[in-house]
Amino acid sequence: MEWCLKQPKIELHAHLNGSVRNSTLLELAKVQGEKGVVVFADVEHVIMKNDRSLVECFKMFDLIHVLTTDHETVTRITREVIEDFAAENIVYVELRTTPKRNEAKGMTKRSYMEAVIDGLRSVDTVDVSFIPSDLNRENSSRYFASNDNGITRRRIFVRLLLSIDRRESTAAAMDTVQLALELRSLGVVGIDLSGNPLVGNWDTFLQPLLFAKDKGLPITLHCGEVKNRKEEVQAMLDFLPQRIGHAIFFEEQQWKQLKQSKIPVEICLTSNIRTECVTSINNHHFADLYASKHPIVLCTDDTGIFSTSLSREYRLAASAFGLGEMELFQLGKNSIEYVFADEVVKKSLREIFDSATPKLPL
Ligand SMILES: CNc1ncnc2c1ncn2[C@@H]1O[C@H](COP(=O)(O)O)[C@@H](O)[C@H]1O
Ligand SMILES: [Zn+2]
Repeated sequence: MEWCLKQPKIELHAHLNGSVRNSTLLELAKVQGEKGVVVFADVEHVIMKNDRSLVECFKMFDLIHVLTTDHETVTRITREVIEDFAAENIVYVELRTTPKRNEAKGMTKRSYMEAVIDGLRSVDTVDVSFIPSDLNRENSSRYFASNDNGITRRRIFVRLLLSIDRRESTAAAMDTVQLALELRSLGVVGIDLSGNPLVGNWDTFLQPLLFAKDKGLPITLHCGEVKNRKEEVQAMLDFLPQRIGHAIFFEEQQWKQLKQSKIPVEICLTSNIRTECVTSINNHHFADLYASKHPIVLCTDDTGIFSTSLSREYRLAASAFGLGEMELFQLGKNSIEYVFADEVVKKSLREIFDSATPKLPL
């Protein structure tokens, strides 16, 4: 299934710190080990572990955050993640990350995001387009000066989503929404609510999310990732976000409501199976949503944490649900309609996909 790699693809659910290369994490752990911040021998086998429960995933995120917590490293991991995505023919990615404050490192939520944006600017294996189209003309020479020498390079469109972590307070969530509004001209297109689904309450985030909605910022919510959150799932569905991540533990009535709403669902097959939120690929709700033509997007969630890639997720969908090259191409192309970027980007994406349409066998 070489075509899974070759096809143009769109990634709409990828967490920056969950997508770091293992080799980079090991290198960072060595440095922090020498400084006595971590014990390298302990950390090494945690990094290399393959199967992680949901609880272990969140312990792993805490470890990753210890390793990536300075501006320079945030810039580096952003660059590497975008290079890895571009290398497997992802043509548009919405990369999400939680802006972090860290007084010891002189880091504010804003300076964290500036480090991420520096990472986008520092990619040199591919042409990164992250400035919104209406501003792109005047800014392109500034950001892409190296492209003016006549060499044409592949392009990846990158947009950013700012994540609110479920551990945060209402005030901290509001800071993130404010920051997202301030950074719209630098490619921030929306808000994500994520973090350990076993902690935090929807009520804490309602006011900042309503504010974001009021300001026209699209929102995607991690919804129904764990059992026994019936009321929260209901409140999230009633909120009418622009997209939903996972959508696993829904009651029958909520499932109906989701389908009627036509809210696109970001599907992360490997993530759901590794964390045992779905018992096996044969029981995955992808099949039901696909059969009922509900808007869905195949995504990775955390390529690093789950040792996966978007091509691998396409391959998995092809083999588990019997989809062929044309069907997966069409599924990928449909995602254009669910991106948070503007119409100009959507038009470019349509052209990219049209020119890559697989040839039907004669
Ligand atoms: C496995 N399923 C998941 N469910 C919920 N939240 C998740 C997640 N995977 C990742 N994150 C969220 O993304 C953060 C890491 O990236 P950033 O530091 O933001 O770049 C995690 O700390 C968590 O808040
Ligand atoms: Zn996620």
